[in-house]
Amino acid sequence: MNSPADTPKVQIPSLLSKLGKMTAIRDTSLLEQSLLKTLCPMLGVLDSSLYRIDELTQAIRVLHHHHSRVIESDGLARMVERNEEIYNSAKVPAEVSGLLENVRLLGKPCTRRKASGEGLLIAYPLFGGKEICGYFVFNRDREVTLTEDAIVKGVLEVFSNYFDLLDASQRDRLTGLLNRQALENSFDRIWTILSSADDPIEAPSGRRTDSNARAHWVAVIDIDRFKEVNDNFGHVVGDEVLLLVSRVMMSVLRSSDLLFRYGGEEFVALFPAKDSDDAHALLERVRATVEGHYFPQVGHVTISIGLSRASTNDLPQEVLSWADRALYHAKKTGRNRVCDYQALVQEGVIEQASYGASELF
Ligand SMILES: Nc1nc2c(ncn2[C@@H]2O[C@H](COP(=O)(O)OP(=O)(O)OP(=O)(O)O)[C@@H](O)[C@H]2O)c(=O)[nH]1
Repeated sequence: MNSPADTPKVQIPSLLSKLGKMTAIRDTSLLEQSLLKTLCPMLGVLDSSLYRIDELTQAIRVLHHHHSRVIESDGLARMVERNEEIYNSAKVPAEVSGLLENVRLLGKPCTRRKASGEGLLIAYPLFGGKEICGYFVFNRDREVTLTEDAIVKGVLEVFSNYFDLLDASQRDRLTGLLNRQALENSFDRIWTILSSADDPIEAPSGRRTDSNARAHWVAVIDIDRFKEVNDNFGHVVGDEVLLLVSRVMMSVLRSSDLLFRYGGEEFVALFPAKDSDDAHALLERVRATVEGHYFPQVGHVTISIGLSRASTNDLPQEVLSWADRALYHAKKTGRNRVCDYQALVQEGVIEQASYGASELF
C-alpha cells in the first residue's frame, strides 16, 4: 500500500473530532455507520462498505455507505448520505469476495483493479482480537498513500477496540445474546427504520434486509416450568438449559433477526416479516425446534411465545407489553404455544390493552 506521491491531505483536527464523536456512540450499529462516515471523506471516496462475518453461521452482513449529490427544486446541489444493510452472502460480487479471500489469507490490506477497469477495489481487514472479523472496502481511482494507510489502520483499530467494548456491554454473559440494554437501543433503531420506510432513498440512515424495510414483530419467549428444571436438576443444569435453548432458537432465526435475553428465562425476539402468518410460522418453527431438542439429563423442554406487530404509531413499550399479554395467554391455555396479540384481540379472546398496563420496563 504505497504511492510515490504521498502528500497527506488528511486534516488531523477534523479526524480527531470525528474519532471523538465515534467513541461517544453507545450502539454498535450506529458505531459501524460512523466508521464509514469517518473514513469516506478522509479517503475522498463517495461509497464504502463494511463486511461482517457471523462466527456461528458464516453469513455475511454488509453495510454500505453512499454519498450522492442531488439537485434540489431550488436548483441548489446538496449531498445526501444513505446507509443500506444487506444480509446475504450470495449478493457479494465475485470480485469483492475474491479480494476479501486474499485479505483473509494474507491478514493485510489488498488491492485489485476493478473488472470494469474503473479504478481500484481496496480492502482492509478488521480484527477482533487476533481473528479477522470483517473488512472495510472501498473503490478509488488511485492507490492509498502511506499516510492514508497508517490513518485507516489506526481508525480501524480504535473502532475495533471500542466496538468490542461496546458489544461486550450489550451482551448477556451466560448466553452471549444481546441484553436488555441492547434491546432498548435496538427499539430506537428499528422504530427509526419503520418510520423512514415510506421514504427509503432519502432516509438519513436505515437498516434494510434484502426485501427492504418490512413490518417488524416483537416476540416475548419464556421457557415453560423452568423452576422445575432448577428444582429437579440444580442451577448449573438450569444454566446449561438456558444456554442451549438460546442456541437452538438462534439456529432457527435468520441472521437479520435479533434475539435478546430479557432476563431470567425470558427472551425477546425482534424481526422483520411480511405479515402475521409469516411471523407466526417463524416462531412456530422456533417453538417446535426447541420442543424437539433433547437436553442432556433434563430431556425435553418447551417454550411459550407471545407475539405482537410493531408499528410506529405505538410505543415500543406498548408493543412489548402486548406481546407479553399474548405470552400470558399462551401460558394460561396450556403452554408450548405461540399466541398473537392482534389475533387474540380480533377474535375477542382478550381485550385491547390501554397503555400503562405494561410492567416490562
Ligand atoms: N438456572 C437459572 N435459573 C434462573 C435464571 N434466571 C431465572 N431463573 C429461574 O427461572 C425460574 C422461573 O420460574 P417461574 O417464573 O416461576 O416460571 P416457570 O417455572 O418457568 O413456570 P411458567 O413460566 O409458568 O411456565 C425461577 O426458578 C428462577 O430462579 C438463571 O440465570 N439461571
